[in-house]
Amino acid sequence: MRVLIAGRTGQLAVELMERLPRDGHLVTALEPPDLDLADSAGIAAAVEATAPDIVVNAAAYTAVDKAESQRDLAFAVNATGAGLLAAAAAARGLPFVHVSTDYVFRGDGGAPYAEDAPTDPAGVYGESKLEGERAVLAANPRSIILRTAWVCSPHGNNFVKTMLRLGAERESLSVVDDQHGAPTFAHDLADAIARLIPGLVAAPAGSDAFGIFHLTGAPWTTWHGFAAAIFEGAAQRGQRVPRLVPITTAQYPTPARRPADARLDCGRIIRVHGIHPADWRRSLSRCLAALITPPETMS
Ligand SMILES: NC(=O)C1=CN([C@@H]2O[C@H](COP(=O)(O)OP(=O)(O)OC[C@H]3O[C@@H](n4cnc5c(N)ncnc54)[C@H](OP(=O)(O)O)[C@@H]3O)[C@@H](O)[C@H]2O)C=CC1
Ligand SMILES: Cc1cn([C@H]2C[C@H](O)[C@@H](COP(=O)(O)OP(=O)(O)O[C@H]3O[C@@H](C)C(=O)[C@@H](O)[C@H]3O)O2)c(=O)[nH]c1=O
Ligand SMILES: [Mg+2]
Repeated sequence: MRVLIAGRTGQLAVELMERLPRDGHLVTALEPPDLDLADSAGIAAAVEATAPDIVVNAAAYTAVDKAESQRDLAFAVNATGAGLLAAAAAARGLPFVHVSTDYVFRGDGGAPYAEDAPTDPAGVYGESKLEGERAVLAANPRSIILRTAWVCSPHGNNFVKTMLRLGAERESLSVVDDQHGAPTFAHDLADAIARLIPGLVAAPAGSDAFGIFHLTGAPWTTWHGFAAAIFEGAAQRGQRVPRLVPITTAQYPTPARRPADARLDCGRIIRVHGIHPADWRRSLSRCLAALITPPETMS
């Protein structure tokens, strides 16, 4: 099948470009200027020109803090652009895969969020992603929305790479221990999308296959717990690691407010699609192996 991916250099796009050809798919991955989600004029033309069997949106405005002062751009990409891409797919009768975030939730529910739990984002990024979910579902009834969280990979910007960089520079590192969630490796997300594609292409509008699903890694942790696992793995690979200090959100002020507990209940994707959360600790090992060059062995 021919798969059009919006995005080329982002974490998920890179993993999809690596994964989908292994299932025999022909992949076209486009980034600006060839496909710019903030430029409504060119979106439908890019889909027409590629003539795909399915469209996957792996592009987004993901700078959570910067979004607080770039509201218009965040909404142009994450809401308007996502909706137009979904509409362009619908106009050709194509299914649409869209990715959203745990940040659509406020994070004060005290229990994992089900797929139909009420949303209430605390920041502009989450608001723009929620608006994007609505635009996508309104534009294309054959859309699947995968809400995920804490995405990491050897590529692009993410928490694993930030921790390794800061850890190499500092004696001690303070990380919030009161925000709960689950890391998700882009590789595992790409694998899930690869497994979904044949069923989505075959499924008619109205099928259970479409709609909102949650998919993160497992088990749940905090950012501090995740950092501890990163440094444990880094130390095993011979890296000098910092002293890690647990702190509260109040001790780490940021422009955007993050949800305290946006754990996502992934029950629906297990029931409908038979896809289970991957153990992020295994995926972290792979990621660290890719990021940390082993020291030369003496002979
Ligand atoms: N990263 C995370 O922790 C999480 C991500 N998600 C969602 O998962 C999806 C994939 O995220 P991820 O791969 O991590 O994101 P990245 O930030 O790694 O990649 C996003 C890509 O989108 C591109 N992009 C930005 N603006 C535009 C535009 N106007 N038109 C076309 N492309 C654009 C970026 O290009 P450039 O770099 O040049 O700006 C980048 O290549 C997104 O929908 C995101 O919201 C959900 C939960 C967590
Ligand atoms: C760098 C650093 C961060 N932190 C905190 C800040 C924040 O609460 C948490 C994570 O920081 P980050 O800035 O990497 O995370 P953030 O950019 O908020 O990550 C989010 O990105 C978007 C795109 C999503 O969709 C979310 O699922 C989530 O992955 O760790 C520390 O406590 N100490 C530190 O040294
Ligand atoms: Mg970030």
